[in-house]
Amino acid sequence: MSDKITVLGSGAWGTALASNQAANGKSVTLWGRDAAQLSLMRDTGRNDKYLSGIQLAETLNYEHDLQEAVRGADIILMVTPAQTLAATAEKIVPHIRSSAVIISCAKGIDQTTGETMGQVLHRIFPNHQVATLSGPSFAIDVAGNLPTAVTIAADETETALSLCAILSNKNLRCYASNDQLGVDYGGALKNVLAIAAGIVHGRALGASALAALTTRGFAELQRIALALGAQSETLNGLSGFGDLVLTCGSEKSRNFAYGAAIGRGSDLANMKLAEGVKTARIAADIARENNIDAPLIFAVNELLSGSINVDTAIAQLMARPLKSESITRR
Ligand SMILES: NC(=O)C1=CN([C@@H]2O[C@H](COP(=O)(O)OP(=O)(O)OC[C@H]3O[C@@H](n4cnc5c(N)ncnc54)[C@H](OP(=O)(O)O)[C@@H]3O)[C@@H](O)[C@H]2O)C=CC1
Ligand SMILES: O=C(CO)COP(=O)(O)O
Repeated sequence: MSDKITVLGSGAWGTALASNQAANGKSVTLWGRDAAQLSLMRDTGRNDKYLSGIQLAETLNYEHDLQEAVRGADIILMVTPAQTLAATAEKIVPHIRSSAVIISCAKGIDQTTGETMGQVLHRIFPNHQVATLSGPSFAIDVAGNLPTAVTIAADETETALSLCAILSNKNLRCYASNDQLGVDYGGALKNVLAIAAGIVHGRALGASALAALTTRGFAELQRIALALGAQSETLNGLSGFGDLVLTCGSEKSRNFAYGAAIGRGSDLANMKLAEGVKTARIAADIARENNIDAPLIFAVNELLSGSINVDTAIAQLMARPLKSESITRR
């Protein structure tokens, strides 16, 4: 596998990944849909719209023409929001090399089809190797050259291992997995629980409540993902437990910040991207259809749809019938 990398999406995460790879010697092209923003990034070496105060790798290349950006790329990182990933992927199909490997770095579930990001890529690129990169990784940390670890999952462990060998560096340690479904569901579902954690924080319910919610949220994440075919080991790893701990504990998470704004009763206009808002409804539907007990996810969904308020949600959650702590039992 060769290592000419193209990153599609010049928001926080796409820029961070592109800069990380370029800073570690890779030939990287970053594509964004906004020509003016891209040209500003080229001129200043910064992306202040999404990564304020960060100086990007000097060797990073910027390209606004999508066809040009993917031509000759060995590895294509898809880093636009989850609901736009399929449309972006479809546009590049005729222009990519037959050997190109496509990696989803988005965390969500396609609202139109109910597919994970990996399933979207498998459908659109049936003749290509596809993978998912996910785990505890705030863009601002990665762009600021702080270390973290993520999982890269593909159907074949060998593919995942090869990608880990290419993309790992002194600040990014990649672990291989053959459970792409589990990695996708871990990354998507933790966002809904991060909103719940943010609500707890914003409503000043205390550190004990936050720990209890994160733990019981993890039980719900596992119940849903296991029912959909994920492996337990995956969910206990970086893209399940790891990312849940990160995003349920820091206002640097946009999902957590979104929840905190709800908890405080603040205006939600002009909030940054919070993928969990869209995932909440899909996750609640999946849980209901599969007869899975997911009270926190149901509560977040009802709060977001405006059918209950925070006080009612808390009261209802605390008044539920007592039960076994078991994860698998409904
Ligand atoms: N930020 C983080 O720390 C991490 C994010 N992720 C995931 O990465 C994905 C992207 O997030 P992130 O980069 O943070 O989001 P941002 O909101 O920071 O950036 C989104 C980027 O996507 C662009 N975009 C939006 N819609 C489209 C479209 N229809 N076609 C092409 N480009 C589009 C935006 O362009 P424009 O500026 O023109 O609107 C912007 O450049 C999400 O799924 C997120 O969960 C994963 C790990 C870490
Ligand atoms: O997924 C992330 C870190 O791993 C980023 O979380 P937010 O999208 O909530 O900011």
